[in-house]
This record gives sequence, C-alpha cells and structure tokens, in this order.
Amino acid sequence: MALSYEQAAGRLMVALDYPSAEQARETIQALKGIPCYMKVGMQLFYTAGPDFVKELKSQGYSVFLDLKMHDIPNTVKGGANSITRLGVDMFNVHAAGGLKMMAAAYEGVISALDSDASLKKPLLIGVTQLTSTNQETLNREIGIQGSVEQSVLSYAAFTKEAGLDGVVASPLEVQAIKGQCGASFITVTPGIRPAGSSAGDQSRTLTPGEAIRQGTDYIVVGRPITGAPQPRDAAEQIIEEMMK
Ligand SMILES: O=c1ccn([C@@H]2O[C@H](COP(=O)(O)O)[C@@H](O)[C@H]2O)c(=O)[nH]1
Repeated sequence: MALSYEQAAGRLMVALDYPSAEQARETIQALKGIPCYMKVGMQLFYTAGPDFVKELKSQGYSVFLDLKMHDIPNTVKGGANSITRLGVDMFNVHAAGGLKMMAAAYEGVISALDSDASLKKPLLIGVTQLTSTNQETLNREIGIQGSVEQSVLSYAAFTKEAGLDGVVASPLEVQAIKGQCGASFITVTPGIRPAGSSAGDQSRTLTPGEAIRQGTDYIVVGRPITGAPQPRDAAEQIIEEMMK
C-alpha cells in the first residue's frame, strides 16, 4: 500500500553528520516542517553532546542516537541507561558485541525506566554488518566466513534473542531478516542512494523507493541530502519516491 506524505517522512532518518552544531542547525532549518527522524551520529554527538539531542527533542523531532556501542556488558549497560535517560527514541549497539552485551544494553534501558516513570522506552537496535562492508571485506579483513547475508541473519537472530527491537542492515537483506525474525522486527537501513548519486563508501545500496518496496521500516539518508545544493528539495524528492 502506498505511503502517505506523513508516513513516508516519518520513515526517513536524516543523518546529521556535521562537525558542529551550527552546521547541523542550518540543515534542520532548511528541513523545517518535514516530519522526519533526525539521526545524530558520532561526529555530531562528540562535539555537540547531549544538549544537542535535547535541543532536537524540544523541537519535536524523533531522534535516533547512532553511537553503535560495543564494549563489555557492564559498560554498555551503563551507557544504555544514560542514553535512555536522555530521552532518545532509538539507539543502537553492535551485535558483534554478543548476546550478553546486547542483553546488558536492554537491562540498562529497563533500569533507567524503573528509575524514572516519566521516561519513554526507546527502540534498541543491533547493528549487523555495516553497509560499507562487502563480501571480500567480510571474509578477508573481518575474518567472518560465509556470505554477508548469512552473517547479517546470524546477528539478527542473536539480536532478537537478546530482546532488542530490530537491526541496522542494508536494504538488500530486509526481506530475509523479516522472513527469519518476523514482520514486526524493525529494520533500519542506511546505504540508500537515489538514482545517479554517488555511492561513496557505501557497498550495499538501494534507492529510497527500492528500499521501501523491500519492506524496510526506516531508511537512513545522509550525504544525498546534506551534500545536496538544496537539502530540502533533495529530502522532498526522496519522500516523493518513498510514496510511489
Ligand atoms: O551500517 C551502517 C550503519 C550506520 N550507517 C550510518 O548511516 C549514515 C549514512 O550516511 P550516508 O551519507 O547516506 O552514507 C551515516 O551516518 C552512517 O554512519 C551506515 O551508513 N551504515
């Protein structure tokens, strides 16, 4: 079924990969009124910090804090507790940290919710194989044998077992993930490239329309919007394509 404008925009996550809050604010201003998700990653968070997340929340945005935690379980539990208290709508950990680490992240979320009844439960997502990873990198450099899809599905199974809400994967793996883990298991898919745009460092890509037709829940788009001469026009074109 075709998506409405609101539905499509709500499934678009704009990656605010900027070196300063000021630069991110320019894009936020350009996109004003578009009810998209905002994704804050390492580059922006390490410079602008929790205050910037709070600023986005005060403007009414849904926020995905993409810090991809990967550490010992106790540390990740503490990190998940702090992130939950920040009030984000979604955050993630690397599935490569293992079942215990992911379960600890979940415990961190629950402990934060238990300590403050006003908090909302964020979606907790496991990163499978980065969308920049191709078959050769996986086998030769990362040292995991088998296909990228097999590895993604294996991580997705452990992510589900740990009680998380879904995974980050490429749009190429969405159908297999949904087939294995169920339709309600959330897929968040970067590696989105509108036709004709440069792949850059992304290896496993589809266009916005193709990703939606694969059944993904959220598409993550950075440079095709932030690097466009008119970011608002680029975002509107992507939303239009998602609605077809
Ligand atoms: O596997 C992953 C996980 C996260 N990302 C993040 O998504 C955006 C994509 O940005 P583009 O400019 O559209 O390539 C970026 O913030 C990544 O850190 C990912 O690409 N792949």
